[in-house]
Amino acid sequence: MSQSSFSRPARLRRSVLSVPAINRRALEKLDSLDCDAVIFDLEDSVSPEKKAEARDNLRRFFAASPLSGKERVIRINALSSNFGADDLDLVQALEPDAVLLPKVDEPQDVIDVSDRLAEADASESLRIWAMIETPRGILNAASIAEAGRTSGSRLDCFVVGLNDLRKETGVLPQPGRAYLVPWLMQVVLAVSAYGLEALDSVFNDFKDMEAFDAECGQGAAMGFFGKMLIHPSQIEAANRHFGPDATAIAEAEAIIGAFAAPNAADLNVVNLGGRMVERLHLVQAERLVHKARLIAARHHPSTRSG
Ligand SMILES: CC(C)(COP(=O)(O)OP(=O)(O)OC[C@H]1O[C@@H](n2cnc3c(N)ncnc32)[C@H](O)[C@@H]1OP(=O)(O)O)[C@@H](O)C(=O)NCCC(=O)NCCSC(=O)C[C@H](O)C(=O)O
Ligand SMILES: [Mg+2]
Repeated sequence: MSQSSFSRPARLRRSVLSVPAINRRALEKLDSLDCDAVIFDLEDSVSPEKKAEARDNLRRFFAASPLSGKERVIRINALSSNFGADDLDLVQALEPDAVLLPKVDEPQDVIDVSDRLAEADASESLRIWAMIETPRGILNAASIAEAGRTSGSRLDCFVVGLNDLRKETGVLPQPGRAYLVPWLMQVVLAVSAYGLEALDSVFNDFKDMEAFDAECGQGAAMGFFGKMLIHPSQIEAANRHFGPDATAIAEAEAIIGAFAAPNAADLNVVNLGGRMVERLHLVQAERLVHKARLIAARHHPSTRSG
């Protein structure tokens, strides 16, 4: 039976900000930022000489700041590197919401980490996220997503990494990402088939807000749940594009209202202002409204419902 990501509880991952764990000043800013989730990076943004110091920063940060309301994710170095094992020990000690694995090539990369977490009796709530950013990762996206079923079901989310993918393939950065779209859609298809979620890649030119805005719109249209970000200036546009707008909320409420009418109780399809609406649209509408409520509750905690 098919397992759709849309059957999972809605959660907010519109804006997922990466922060180098070595950068204490940036870590201090996180509490004041309106991003949905934070990735604490121990991998490519931290030099080999600074890995231990970066881990110390995270120990201090996690002890001092709960970052309430934001999902907390630690990106570790590959287990095959000199740093991966210490990073994973740190993850187990700090108990973030998820560990992000870089450069996942094949299902075994996820299974290895999942097995280690099980052996160490890590908290059941600790999720695994996977960076899909190598040619093999793209080719194996579906089998990696499927590995979530056989690896203790910790696998939760894919994050596309276009910097590494461009480096490995020679595809140039271009507006519209024409040559990359087929690979991006392969990732969206893979997560949709196995009930996971996918986040679009970072956009490096953090001063070019017009191009970033366009790329957020494209990512949302492609089915990504949100975007990995590198700079606070990118949060607003990501939240706007990956969250429902007023028109979408009004449409969803109209669909919910149409099926709630007494004469619709045994109908699977209704005419809504000249448009066919089926019960499958009701499921989408309820999910969208739930997401809108989560966003509203974020800004006005008194509107939070049980
Ligand atoms: C890109 C940056 C190095 C730019 O930093 P900076 O020069 O400090 O920028 P600003 O002066 O404009 O910063 C203004 C203030 O904002 C704070 N800041 C900046 N970035 C962040 C952040 N990410 N989180 C929190 N706060 C941030 C600065 O401290 C300034 O504060 P203040 O001094 O008080 O005014 C920098 O933005 C940066 O390091 N970004 C993240 C880099 C990163 O995480 N890289 C790894 C992820 S990228 C990736 O994964 C690629 C993927 O793997 C792939 O293959 O594609
Ligand atoms: Mg990368």
